[in-house]
Amino acid sequence: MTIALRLSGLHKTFGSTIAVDHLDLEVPAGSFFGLVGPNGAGKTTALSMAVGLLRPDEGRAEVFGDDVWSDPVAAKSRIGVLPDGLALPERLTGRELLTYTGLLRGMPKNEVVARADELLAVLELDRAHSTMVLDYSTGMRKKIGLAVALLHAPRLLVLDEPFEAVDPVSASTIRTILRRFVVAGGSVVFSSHVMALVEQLCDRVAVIANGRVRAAGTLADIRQGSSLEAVFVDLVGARVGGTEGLAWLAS
Ligand SMILES: Nc1ncnc2c1ncn2[C@@H]1O[C@H](COP(=O)(O)OP(=O)(O)OP(=O)(O)O)[C@@H](O)[C@H]1O
Repeated sequence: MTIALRLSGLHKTFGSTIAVDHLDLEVPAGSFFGLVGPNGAGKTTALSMAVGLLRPDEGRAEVFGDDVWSDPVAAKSRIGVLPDGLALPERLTGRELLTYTGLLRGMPKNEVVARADELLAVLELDRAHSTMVLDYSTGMRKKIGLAVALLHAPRLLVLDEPFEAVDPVSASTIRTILRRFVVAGGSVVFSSHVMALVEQLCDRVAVIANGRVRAAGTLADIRQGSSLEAVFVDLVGARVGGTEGLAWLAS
């Protein structure tokens, strides 16, 4: 089995906080992989280290066998990344951003222009193509970020909460694009808090809590006939909340 993304012993601390705790994870090529976990579980930190945006304290991240840190050019040429809290060049228009990214990636200009036009149209950003990123809504930023990730036709997409703040019509378009990408042989890893979406899209899932993988495998194996949400709550631990405290709110 070819492994698209392999994380081995990834570890990261911020001061006294262990964000990612010797995490191991394998994403087989051709899989649609969902990463779920409570707030602060370490998903963003793990994904950032996986794609070469954040240096791990320990451990390795490999993309199709190429080490993201020791062989970044080979690894990064195969991945498309939608990071969390996307920092974009604010004073470029959507079209300029795609052109700039494509040329930096060494793509021929005519190819960049054709793909940029298509991506802007499919993601319904065509009216925003001449607007500076500075003036984009949160959802539009997510979509232009996704366009940047897709532009060079990577083999692996690593997407941090790609559906967050995206309207239902655009979300449906994005689901279709990602499904087509996987059917064509691509691999997708994405994090999400929406269990129904992960169940609908993914064939593999990992549940992360406290910086560690609590469960990973095929969706069917993880669910065991139950719902992903029930398994998640079981693994992560249901918290008592809402039933106690805040008495003043209901008075
Ligand atoms: N730059 C940073 N400096 C200090 N602490 C950080 C930093 N980035 C993350 N952390 C801490 O690391 C832990 C993991 O955070 P991370 O953002 O990876 O979680 P997450 O699973 O992506 O959470 P969410 O679902 O809320 O986005 C948290 O305790 C967080 O406060």
